Order: sequence, then structure tokens, then C-alpha cells
Amino acid sequence: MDEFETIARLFAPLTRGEPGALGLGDDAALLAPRPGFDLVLTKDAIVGGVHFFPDDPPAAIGAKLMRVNLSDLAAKGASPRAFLLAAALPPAVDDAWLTAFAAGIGADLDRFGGALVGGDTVSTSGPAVFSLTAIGEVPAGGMIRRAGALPGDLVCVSGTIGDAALYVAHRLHRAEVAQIDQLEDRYRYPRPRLALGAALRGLAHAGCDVSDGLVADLGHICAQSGLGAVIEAGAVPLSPAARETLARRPALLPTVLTGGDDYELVFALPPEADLAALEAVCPVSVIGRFEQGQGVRVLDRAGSPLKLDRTGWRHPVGRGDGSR
Ligand SMILES: Nc1ncnc2c1ncn2[C@@H]1O[C@H](COP(=O)(O)OP(=O)(O)O)[C@@H](O)[C@H]1O
Ligand SMILES: Cc1ncc(C[n+]2csc(CCOP(=O)(O)OP(=O)(O)O)c2C)c(N)n1
Ligand SMILES: [Mg+2]
Ligand SMILES: [Mg+2]
Ligand SMILES: [Mg+2]
Repeated sequence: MDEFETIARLFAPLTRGEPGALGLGDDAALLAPRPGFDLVLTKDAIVGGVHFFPDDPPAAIGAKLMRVNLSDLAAKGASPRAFLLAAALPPAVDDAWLTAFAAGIGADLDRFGGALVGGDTVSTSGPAVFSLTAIGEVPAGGMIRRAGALPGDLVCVSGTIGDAALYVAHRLHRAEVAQIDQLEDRYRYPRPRLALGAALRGLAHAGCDVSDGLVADLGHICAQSGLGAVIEAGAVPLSPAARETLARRPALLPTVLTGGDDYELVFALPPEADLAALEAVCPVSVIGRFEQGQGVRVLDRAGSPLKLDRTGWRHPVGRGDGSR
């Protein structure tokens, strides 16, 4: 298939009947915001060898592309409306690969909602790169921001933290881990917390999703809110796989706290908030408090500060080393 056959055969069906997509036949899509709603706009790209392993199943790569973006919508309390997909494809990608990749995206459109309304398909001599723009909606004025946490607010986190980072540490550095299949599944299939995000509208003072690492992303809330935070490492929620791994290899704790790829939500709740009502939507753990000051302090089980070499993932861009 060439560019246009790929668009017609694989991507046009993903418009899911959205009239504004114009059948992926025009220069641009056309959407009107629904009355009473704000649009929430976000974009994340994923790169072969950087965000996914090139031998990951293509359907999982499509799902991961969708879910890292849905996670940002979830963090803002938004529900998905439309997506724009840019695909830069190396020659090694064949029709079967692309068909499975598109099926992965389609399955998540069915699962989470929204429609593909446009994009771009190009060739590249580098690794595969996929960029998705996600357009979501929130009731007007309802977007949850990184700014707005107050001193004394609870630091809360959804689900469990660290599985995907342990998987990456295993693949890249041969870290010894338990229940590798569970960890791999968490790495390949993040679970965007859309229902929790919606439940947090009007309740959470601030929120963010955890992509770079728990400590780094909590730090983003702190920076935007003009506060600090203190969390207890022992209160960070772990899956059975991560718990078993840490029991055997306690030195992997920093990987869990700072490794990223969690796509859980970290958020600020007033202390009087009804946690039980949120628990009905998704597991939520209180791991600390916001406080006056700046930066995130992490305490170990003895209450002593834990020294971390880094707080999360940072792409090394702008080095200008001439290796183009
Ligand atoms: N190349 C870029 N151009 C414009 N804005 C950008 C660019 N890269 C990142 N941003 C913006 O910077 C902020 C932080 O980005 P990022 O760390 O990627 O957020 P997230 O971790 O939620 O995906 C976001 O508001 C994002 O839109
Ligand atoms: C093959 C591979 N190596 C390493 C990682 C770890 N990793 C790569 S990027 C990243 C952070 C999240 O990506 P980013 O582009 O910063 O997303 P954003 O914060 O913008 O949502 C992590 C944890 C991975 N996911 N896959
Ligand atoms: Mg981003
Ligand atoms: Mg993101
Ligand atoms: Mg984010």
C-alpha cells in the first residue's frame, strides 16, 4: 500500500462515522465545540527504541499511542472527542504490520471513545515515529490543572506505580524482576484513568498523569502550584509483581519511584474529600501531603529522606553533537 491506499483502507475506517473527519478526504477536519464544553488539546509522540521496543506487537504500539494521550486527557478530567495521527514509517514496516497497528488504534477508539479525524502519513529512514493529537472535552471551566494545589492537600495516586519501569529495567539492564508477563502487560497497555479523571472534576485541586516518573510528575504539580510535597516511599501503591520484585531487589526502589511509563494519575485532594466515593471508581492511595516550599521530599520507612539521583525521565534534546 502507498500513502493514499493506507489512508483509505486503514485510517478512514477509524473516523467511526464522525462527519467532521470529511472521510479523511479534505485538507483539514472541521469540528464545532459542543455548547457548554471547553476543548482540551494535547499531543504526545512515541518513537521506536525510545518509547516502545521495535519488536513490540504493532497492535500494542497503536494502543500505547492512544493511551499515553488518553492519559493526559484523563489527567485533565476530559473525555476524548477526536484524534489527529501523524505516522512516519520506515521501509521495514509492511502492510500486515500497519493493519495490526490500525486495529490497535481502532480497538481503543471503541473502548474509550472519540474518532480519528485527520493526520499525516510520511516515510522516514529513521525509526518509526507516531504522533497523536488528542482533542477532549470538559464541561466549561472544569479542566483540572497542574496549578491549584494547596498546602495540607493530600497527595493521591491511582492504581499502582513502577511496573512498566521495572519491565524497561529488565529489558535494558537485565534487572532481575518477578512476574515479567504482568510487568510487560503494564508497559504495553497503560490504563488511562478516564473515569477517575471525570470523577475528580470539581474535587481535585490539581492533577497530572505520571509519564516521566512519580517524583518528577508530582514535582510538576508542585512547580505549577508554587508548593512542595512530602511523600512516603512505603505508601506508594505497588502491584504484586512490583512488591515481589522489590522484596528480592530493594535497590530497584528508585526505578519504581522515578522510572515513569505508569500513566496513573497523581493529584491533590483537600483532606476532607470523600476518598471512598473515588475508590468506587478506581483504586486511590494517599502517599503524602503538599506543603509550603518547593520540590518533592521522599521519606523511607524510617522517616529519613531518600536520596534519588534523578526524579524522572528527561529526553536528552538539544545536545548539538552533530550526530544527525
Ligand atoms: N514542542 C513543543 N511545542 C509546544 N509545546 C510543547 C512542546 N513540547 C512540550 N510542550 C508543552 O509543554 C508542556 C509539558 O509537556 P510534557 O512534559 O510533554 O507534558 P506531558 O508529560 O503531560 O505529556 C505541555 O503543556 C506541552 O504541551
Ligand atoms: C524502549 C523504551 N525505553 C525506555 C522507555 C522509558 N521511557 C521512554 S520515554 C519515557 C517518559 C515518557 O515519555 P515522554 O515523551 O516524556 O512523555 P510525556 O511526559 O510527554 O507524556 C520513559 C519512561 C520506554 N518507554 N521504552
Ligand atoms: Mg508530552
Ligand atoms: Mg503525556
Ligand atoms: Mg501529562
